[in-house]
Amino acid sequence: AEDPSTILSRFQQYLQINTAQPHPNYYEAAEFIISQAKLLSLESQTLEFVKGKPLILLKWPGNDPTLPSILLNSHTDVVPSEHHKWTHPPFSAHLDSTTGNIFARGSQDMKCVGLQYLEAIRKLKASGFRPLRTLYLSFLPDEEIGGNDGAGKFVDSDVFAKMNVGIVLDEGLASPTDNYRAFYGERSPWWLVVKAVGAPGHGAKLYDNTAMENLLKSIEIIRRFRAAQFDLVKAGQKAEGEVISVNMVFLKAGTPSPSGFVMNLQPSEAQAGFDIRVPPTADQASLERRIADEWAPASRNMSFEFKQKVSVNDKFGRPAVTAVDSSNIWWALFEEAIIKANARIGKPEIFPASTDARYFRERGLPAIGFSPMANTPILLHDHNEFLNKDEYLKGIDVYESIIKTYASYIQYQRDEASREEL
Ligand SMILES: CSCC[C@H](NC=O)C(=O)O
Ligand SMILES: [Zn+2]
Ligand SMILES: [Zn+2]
Repeated sequence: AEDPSTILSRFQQYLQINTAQPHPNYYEAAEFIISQAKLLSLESQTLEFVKGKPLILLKWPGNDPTLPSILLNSHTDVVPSEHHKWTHPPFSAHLDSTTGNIFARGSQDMKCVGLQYLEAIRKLKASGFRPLRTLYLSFLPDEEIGGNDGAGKFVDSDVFAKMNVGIVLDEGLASPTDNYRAFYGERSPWWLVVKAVGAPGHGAKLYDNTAMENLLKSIEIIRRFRAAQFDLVKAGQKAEGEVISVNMVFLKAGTPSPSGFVMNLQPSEAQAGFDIRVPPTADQASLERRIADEWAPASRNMSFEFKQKVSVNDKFGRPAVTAVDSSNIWWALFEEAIIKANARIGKPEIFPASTDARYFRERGLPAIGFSPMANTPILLHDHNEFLNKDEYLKGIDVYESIIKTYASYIQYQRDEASREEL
């Protein structure tokens, strides 16, 4: 078997490539992935649906190319970091010799997963394993800024159609406990801007219907809603992904002056921005009504605009979730593979934020969100993001088990037959 330090140094190499938004070095990442693929004799293809945003697609052909394939997805971009607030620079991939923690932006989200797929394949190849089903690995750009130019273009392409994908694996979240976490759906982002107008006037005057007062009324109502949703989580009645979250992310109002803002003028316009996340089972229409009638009523001189509004339903009008019961053989196989790897997963969850998995689920494809990181604090998008080396190495074994189980699965199941009729 290979020396773990060799495996870890490949992970570090990938982490050291600065693929931070808004100017990710995609080509360097692509070059690295393709060079790894060559060493593993995987077929590779670079797709550039949008100039400057390459997508790398790797293929390990199966013995039976007529069977639906398996897609192991990851994204190559990472979010920006405030470098000076990190203990070790975010692209150093520093390995702490005492704890074994590897510090880097992307160590959890999600360069770990992308390389673990490759490492698992390396081990499987070394053991002489031959897949029955074709395996694809996609390394997508653009995820952290919405995915329209990455996953969005990919799922609409002829290349994707020809891949005949049966199941997609994408990212999950770290777990602070012994159990891994798995995700069968995710909340839809609704990015809402609420705007108020009102009569301007002297800062000393008390009068009704100012823009500020109108906006503040909305903010109060939205805060009450937020608190009620949060209470359900705090009381343990609902999981984080099962409530509607609303967080105010900006406030914009006032009349600028050289020293800041004019202090004795009540402005005629005010705005607030909200990041709303809607669970797939939420009543979308009722939330839309609530926004129009209570949060931004025209009767209070309010209006609103969505900067982003992803439907909770798939293109067939059904909640965009993947079945996690006996109706979905891929879920059963996933559970089986986890057990075989001597690992455990908790109850499947709704991912609280967004991933590229939604593009696959929207098309009716099953997708499981999973990042094998147990006993790990959730640090994606945070300072000092890290992953422990032993967790990383353990995750490779887990993927080895999943890939083996998936790629060997032979029966032509009812769920596959019915999906093809759609
Ligand atoms: C709506 S696209 C934004 C995607 C982003 N994904 C991960 O953090 C998120 O904010 O959830
Ligand atoms: Zn991610
Ligand atoms: Zn992210």
